[in-house]
Amino acid sequence: MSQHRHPGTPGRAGGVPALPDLPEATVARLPEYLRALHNLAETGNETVSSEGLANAAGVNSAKLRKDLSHLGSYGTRGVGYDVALLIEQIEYVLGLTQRRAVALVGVGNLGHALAGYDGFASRGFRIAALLDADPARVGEEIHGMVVRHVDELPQVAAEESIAIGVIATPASAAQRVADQLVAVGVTSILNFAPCVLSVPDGVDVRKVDLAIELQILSFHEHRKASLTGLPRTGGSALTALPGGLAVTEGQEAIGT
Ligand SMILES: NC(=O)c1ccc[n+]([C@@H]2O[C@H](COP(=O)([O-])OP(=O)(O)OC[C@H]3O[C@@H](n4cnc5c(N)ncnc54)[C@H](O)[C@@H]3O)[C@@H](O)[C@H]2O)c1
Repeated sequence: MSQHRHPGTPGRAGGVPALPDLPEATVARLPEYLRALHNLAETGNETVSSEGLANAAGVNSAKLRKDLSHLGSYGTRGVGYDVALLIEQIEYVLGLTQRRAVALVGVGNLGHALAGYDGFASRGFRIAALLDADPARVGEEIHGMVVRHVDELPQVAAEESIAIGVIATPASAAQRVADQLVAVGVTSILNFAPCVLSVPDGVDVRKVDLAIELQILSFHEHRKASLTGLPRTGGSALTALPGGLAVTEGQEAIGT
């Protein structure tokens, strides 16, 4: 799901204390723990066992304990983790103690949906600018924010200290938009366009592609059907295996 360049050893730029260099998989699970912890806090839980938190986050508890040990958080035997403290620690590590400004470029179908999503604010982000290249869209007001022309990106970046750029343009425009974001100093990009972006060192790109997620699920459906020999619901006929992937009954075509 991601196209990510890990930043390597963190520095102390801007007076920020050096953070531990966490495994990427741990970083990806921290937001899940955070979401589960917020739910636990809202329902009045002050402590949680590693099993309880692991269940709430949908991971196994050994993995959770290992992840949290990277943050120096081990919980207390017989008591578990202090929910409020763990929220504070994870928010600190994820850099969520400040609300980061997001510029959304491309305000079409997807952009409209993203611009109207309340969940960003409650999870530490502020949509600070909506930008589009289509003069017909410029000036449109969406949830109290006016769409500006993408050529105004330098002014927008200066006014709003944009931390993250979100690209929701067609793939054909995405590289140009990425270049414009990088040129104004944006070093984190979330790309919804179905293409690979080329960015300089020091710029992190994450890619979201629902079609890829569906294709992965399709693979698992296909594989389950190949193991049982029965067609599964919701699909048309299985195609013959291409050369080199031949399987006999009971064998797996592709390792997991
Ligand atoms: N990641 C996913 O799961 C997912 C899901 C749906 C769509 N998408 C992708 O998201 C993108 C947007 O999809 P959509 O349905 O909203 O398309 P859309 O055509 O409705 O919107 C695209 C918008 O980008 C604007 N645009 C074009 N060039 C631009 C540029 N250079 N600078 C700024 N704005 C520009 C257009 O004016 C338009 O408003 C597409 O690349 C699509 O494939 C991804």
